[in-house]
Amino acid sequence: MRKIEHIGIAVNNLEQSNELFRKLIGKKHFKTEIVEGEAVETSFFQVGETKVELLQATNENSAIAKYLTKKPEGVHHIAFDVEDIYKEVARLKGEGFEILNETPKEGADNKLVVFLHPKSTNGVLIELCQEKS
Ligand SMILES: CC[C@@H](C(=O)O)C(=O)SCCNC(=O)CCNC(=O)[C@H](O)C(C)(C)COP(=O)(O)OP(=O)(O)OC[C@H]1O[C@@H](n2cnc3c(N)ncnc32)[C@H](O)[C@@H]1OP(=O)(O)O
Ligand SMILES: [Co+2]
Repeated sequence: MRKIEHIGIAVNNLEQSNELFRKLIGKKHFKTEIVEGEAVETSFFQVGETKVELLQATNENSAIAKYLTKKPEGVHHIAFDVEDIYKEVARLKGEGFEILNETPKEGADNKLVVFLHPKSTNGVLIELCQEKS
């Protein structure tokens, strides 16, 4: 793993949170994107070499919607940048981590992504991200 690619934050209202994080970080988000497969609308703020990803559910089947029925808004996952996602999944599987999707799926911001179950990672949902070529 090379760096923290982003920190994902579950929010109820993307517009309001965009404004809040604009004031906090001191600059505007650089993009918004809907990821249909995850039923989320995201926005990204660049902070040095990493990013803050705000996530609002687009329907009630979204993992974000389900999460927010049980927990308050806040940090939802940590995403690591990896060079070769297939190799990293094989390595982590060998180490005994529970992989939620062994086949990488389409993420936001031109990435392939894989998730690890929080039950196998001290209660923190982990995302692996590889830049698509
Ligand atoms: C924008 C695209 C992409 C990107 O490019 O960056 C994204 O970031 S998408 C982000 C949203 N998508 C996902 O989170 C996909 C992966 N998540 C899942 O598959 C599920 O959410 C889950 C982690 C498997 C949980 O689903 P489920 O088992 O159906 O939900 P429960 O509510 O029953 O939870 C079971 C258990 O897990 C705990 N939990 C759930 N979410 C989290 C979390 N984010 N962090 C820590 N713990 C989490 C939940 O509290 C339950 O625990 P117990 O109550 O102790 O059983
Ligand atoms: Co993410």
